[in-house]
Amino acid sequence: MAPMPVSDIKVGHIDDVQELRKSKSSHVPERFIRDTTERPKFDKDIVSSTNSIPVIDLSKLFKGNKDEFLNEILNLTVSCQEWGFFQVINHGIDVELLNSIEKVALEFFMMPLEEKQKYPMIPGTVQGYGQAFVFSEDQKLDWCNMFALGLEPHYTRNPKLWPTKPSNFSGTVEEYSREIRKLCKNLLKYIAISLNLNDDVFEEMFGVALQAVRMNYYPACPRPDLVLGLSPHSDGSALTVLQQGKGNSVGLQILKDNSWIPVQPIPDALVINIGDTIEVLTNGRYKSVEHRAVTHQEKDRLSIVTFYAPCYEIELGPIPELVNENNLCKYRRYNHGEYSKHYVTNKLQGKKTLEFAKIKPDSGSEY
Ligand SMILES: COC(=O)C(/C=C/C1=C(C)CCCC1(C)C)=C/O[C@H]1C=C(C)C(=O)O1
Ligand SMILES: O=C(O)CCC(=O)C(=O)O
Ligand SMILES: [Fe+2]
Repeated sequence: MAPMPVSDIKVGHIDDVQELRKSKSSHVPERFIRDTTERPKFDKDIVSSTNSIPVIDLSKLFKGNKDEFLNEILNLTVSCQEWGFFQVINHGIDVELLNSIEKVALEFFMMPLEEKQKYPMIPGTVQGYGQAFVFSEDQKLDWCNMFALGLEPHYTRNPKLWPTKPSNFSGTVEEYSREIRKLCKNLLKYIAISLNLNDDVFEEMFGVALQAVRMNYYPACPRPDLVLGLSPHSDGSALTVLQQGKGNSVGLQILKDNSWIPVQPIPDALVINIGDTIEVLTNGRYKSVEHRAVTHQEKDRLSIVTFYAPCYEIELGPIPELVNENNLCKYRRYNHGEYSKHYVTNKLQGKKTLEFAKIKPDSGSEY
C-alpha cells in the first residue's frame, strides 16, 4: 500500500456524516452542535420569503438584440452590486451534462466508506474526500461530506485523488469542467462590460486561470436546527458556479441585510456568486457575499461547486479605473497564490479571510 501522507494538524476523530445517517440514530454528536447564536432558524418567514436572488437570462447576452443585451447587462450590474449572487438560465450547457455530473457525484458518494477513503483529504489540505477547513480538535464540524479536486492549471492536480469508480467519473468531470470554464470566461466578459471596462480585462489579467471543483453531500440530519451543513463563508475565488442537485430541498442561504435568504433551486439553472477576488479588483463595488448551507430532516442534498480564480502568480489589487475620490482604495496589492494559501489554511468564518487584503480605514490610503 502507498504510504499515507502525514499532517501535524490534530483534528481528532471526524465522524463521517453519511455513516451517522445510516445508523438512523437520532443523536447528533456534540462536535456538530452549534452555539445557539450560530444555529439556523426554520421559521416560515424565511422559507416563504419572496425576496429571491435575481435571474439572468444569458441568451439575451449571447444572442439578444441591442436593447435586450443592454437591459440584461443592467440586470447583471444590479445583481452583482446588490446581491453578489444570481442564477443563470439559458446558459448553453447541455442539460444532459448537468445530469451526468450529478449522477457520477451521487454514485461516488454512495460508494462504501472504505472506497471513498482511498482518496483522503489530509487535514490541512483541500483535495480529496473528507472535511476541509478543520484545524483543531475543538472546532465545530459541518454536517457535510466533501470531495474536491484541483483541475487547472494541470500542476494543481493530484492524480492519486482521481477516483477510478464510477468508471466515467474522470471523463465526466473533465467535460463538465471545460464547459463551466467557458461559462466563467463569458461571465467575466459581461461583468467587465457591466463595469464599463474592456471586456477582456479579467481574461488578460488572470493568466491560466485556477479552477477547482468541490462536490458537497449533505445527508439528512435528525436535528437540522442544531447543525450547519456548511459554515458561513465567502468564496476566495473570482467567480463560483454552483449546481444544486435536481429535486433537492432548499439548503443554500445567503446573508442579505442581516437575514439569511434561501436560494430556491430553478431546474437546470446555475447559481453564480462573486468571490473575494472580484470584490478586491472592483474595489468593493461588487462584493463577495457570505453564505452557508443548512440541512433537512428527511432529505439529502448535493451541490457541485466550481471555483474559478486567477493563477497563483498573479498580483492583484483594485483596478485603477474603479478607484477615485468617491471610492478610495480599500484593498492592498497581493499575490493570489498567497491569498489562496491564507484561505485554505484558515477555518471558514464569514468574510474574515478577506481581512487579509483590507486597508485599515485610518492607514492613510491614497487613490
Ligand atoms: C475544499 O476546497 C475549497 O473549498 C477550495 C479549494 C480550491 C482549490 C483546490 C481544491 C485545489 C487547487 C487550489 C484551490 C485552492 C483553488 C476553495 O477554493 C476557493 C478558495 C480560493 C482561494 C479560490 O480561489 O477558490
Ligand atoms: O452547498 C451549497 O449550497 C453551498 C456550497 C458552497 O458555498 C461552497 O462549496 O463554497
Ligand atoms: Fe461557497
